[in-house]
Amino acid sequence: MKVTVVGAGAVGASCAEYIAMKNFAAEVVLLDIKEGFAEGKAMDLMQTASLNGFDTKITGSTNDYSKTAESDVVVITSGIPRKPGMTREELIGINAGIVKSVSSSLIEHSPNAVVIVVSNPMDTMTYLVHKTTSLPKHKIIGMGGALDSARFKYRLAEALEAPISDVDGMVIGGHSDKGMVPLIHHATRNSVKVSEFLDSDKMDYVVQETKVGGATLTGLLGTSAWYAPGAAVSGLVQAIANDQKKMFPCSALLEGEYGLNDLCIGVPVILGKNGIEKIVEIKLNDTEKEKLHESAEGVKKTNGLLDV
Ligand SMILES: NC(=O)c1ccc[n+]([C@@H]2O[C@H](COP(=O)([O-])OP(=O)(O)OC[C@H]3O[C@@H](n4cnc5c(N)ncnc54)[C@H](O)[C@@H]3O)[C@@H](O)[C@H]2O)c1
Ligand SMILES: O=C(O)C[C@H](O)C(=O)O
Repeated sequence: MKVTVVGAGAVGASCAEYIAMKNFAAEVVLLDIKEGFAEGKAMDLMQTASLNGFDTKITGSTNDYSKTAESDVVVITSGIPRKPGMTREELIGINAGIVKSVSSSLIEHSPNAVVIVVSNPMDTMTYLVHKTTSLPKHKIIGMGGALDSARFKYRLAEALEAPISDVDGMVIGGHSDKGMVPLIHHATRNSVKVSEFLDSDKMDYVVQETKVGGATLTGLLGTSAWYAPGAAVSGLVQAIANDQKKMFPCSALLEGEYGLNDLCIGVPVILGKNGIEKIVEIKLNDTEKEKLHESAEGVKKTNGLLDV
């Protein structure tokens, strides 16, 4: 299994590190436009191999896509992150051009790869890859929901005063401060609905803190987060590499599922060796349906800013 990660910045390097630490890939290529940067990150990471006990070979490349040839999975993290006070949508002007050119170069050298899009605004960047490449729809996946769900579980565990391994929950919808739909009424502690333990104020608090999870970290760090994003991407890559058929909420092109069309938005999917093996349609209540559709309107508005 060969994985390429474009963008050797905070998220790209964290992603490469988690993939290596999980020891399931033979090779990870980090590529960046900044001269020597990816080579430096790759060398630094390789010098952790004997310390951390992995055999994955990590190499770096300054914009030479021939080094990425025949990758099985490619991850796009290239682009600018937001600063405190910004929305992800404000990044579209710069990131759309980067994602368009990077995805085309990647596919030229790895025509059979599964593409995972991370750059923001992620749902719109995922849609852009659908619109500007000829890859089949099951091979283009946006990463957002896996991260948002991890943040949801973090907030649930905090509110429940429970260990995180006790809780389960999922966030669907757009990967944006307003668009996320944490499925609080489906969330559980050891199979028991969390509504049995939390009053409605506490549940509202968990939902709100989950939705602004990225903005909260951006305020604290001065730039956006990277550890949990990198770990979330590595989970998706592993599910594909090991054909795990695991369910994650991912941004997928919808063609009628959930009553939505012609956009990419977070919904539960099964990930395996072919990428998206299946889009899972779960039963939503009327409020959840309404929230998902509102979220879709927001994503479509941002998609409307694309020149495609
Ligand atoms: N989807 C998510 O859940 C999620 C989570 C975290 C971050 N992000 C997004 O990921 C992106 C990267 O964030 P970061 O914190 O790693 O930023 P960063 O600035 O640390 O790294 C971005 C890297 O991309 C490189 N780059 C820029 N243009 C390039 C090009 N044309 N080709 C190759 N490399 C190029 C830069 O040189 C830089 O090293 C941002 O858009 C951010 O908003 C998304
Ligand atoms: O918050 C951001 O801008 C980055 C990313 O989308 C995140 O959720 O951490």
